[in-house]
Amino acid sequence: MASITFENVTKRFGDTVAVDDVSFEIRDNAFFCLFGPPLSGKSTILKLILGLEQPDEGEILIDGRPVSHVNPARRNVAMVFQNLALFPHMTALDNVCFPLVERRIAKEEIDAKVCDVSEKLHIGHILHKTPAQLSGGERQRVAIARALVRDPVAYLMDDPISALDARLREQTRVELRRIQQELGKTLVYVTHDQEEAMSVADMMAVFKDGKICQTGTPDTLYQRPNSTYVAGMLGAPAMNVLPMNMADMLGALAGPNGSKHFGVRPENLRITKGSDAMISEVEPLGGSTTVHITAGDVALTSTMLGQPQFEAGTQIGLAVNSGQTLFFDGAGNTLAAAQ
Ligand SMILES: Nc1ncnc2c1ncn2[C@@H]1O[C@H](COP(=O)(O)OP(=O)(O)OP(=O)(O)O)[C@@H](O)[C@H]1O
Repeated sequence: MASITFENVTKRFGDTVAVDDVSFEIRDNAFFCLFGPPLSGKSTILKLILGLEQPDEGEILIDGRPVSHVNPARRNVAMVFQNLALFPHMTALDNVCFPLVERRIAKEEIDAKVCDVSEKLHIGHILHKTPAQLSGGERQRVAIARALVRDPVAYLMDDPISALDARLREQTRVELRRIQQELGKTLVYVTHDQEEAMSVADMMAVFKDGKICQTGTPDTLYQRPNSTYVAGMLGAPAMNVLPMNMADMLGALAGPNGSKHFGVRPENLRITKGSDAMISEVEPLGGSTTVHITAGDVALTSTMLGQPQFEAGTQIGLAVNSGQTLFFDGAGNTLAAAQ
């Protein structure tokens, strides 16, 4: 069990500032997601916690103790790497057992742990195969199993299920969430998939260019993003960010002084009778429908449950659900939400 704290940590690689004056606290037992686009510094944060990289500035604390000078083995955190790092000449079973054999754990205890983890991750039937004989998704689950058999203070996972197909990814993320709660251990989880982050995380941090833009629960970040960047990173389709001269047309309240744009989630944009806008495309998705709309040269999206009968080319009016508007200044920072 461990809390993990970053205090003004900076990490550079030559001219590249991979992690730029980052501070955050991960509480004990949290499922904490680092979420952001490629090259925004997420993997480097994990390597700093693991001890594979050293900060140039700042301090990292595990359970309140500075660890910058503690070697990786003594930090006792388990990592699932993006490239998985499985031993190619060993079977899946030997890969999973490896951290326990290395620690000279008794055979009966190893057998019990492997059996337990194999059941949780549904890999019992592939344990005799080598990594080359496994699919990408199977390899990922073996790598996760190898981390889970240990008894570390925290787990670090770098995009561990990205190679799985969509259905298996959904199942595995639900299992990972359940396993993390069962184990009662801190899990720091890197993903670039917003749906995955929002579905598993207790808390998440949104990254851009080595900096954290906002930290909070998935719900807070979705409902009260502090910028157009965070608003745009969470939610699919993305939030409509519109110029203030369209506020009247949509019946949105006037924003605070300095408002340059206002934001409306697609589920809060309603189609009404009128002729201000036009439906450009209708995307039926089974349980919901996404309607693509144009108003002058501005493109908008509206989502609704079910399969309402709309047709491309139809003239429409638009309205916003009351209290569901955010206002942004010229730099894209959130000013306030409409009451
Ligand atoms: N060992 C290294 N040597 C030089 N540059 C590095 C090294 N590791 C990372 N970087 C650079 O640091 C920046 C952050 O990389 P990092 O891998 O942490 O991002 P990321 O958000 O995890 O990306 P991805 O989602 O693609 O894995 C990038 O510009 C990357 O090229």
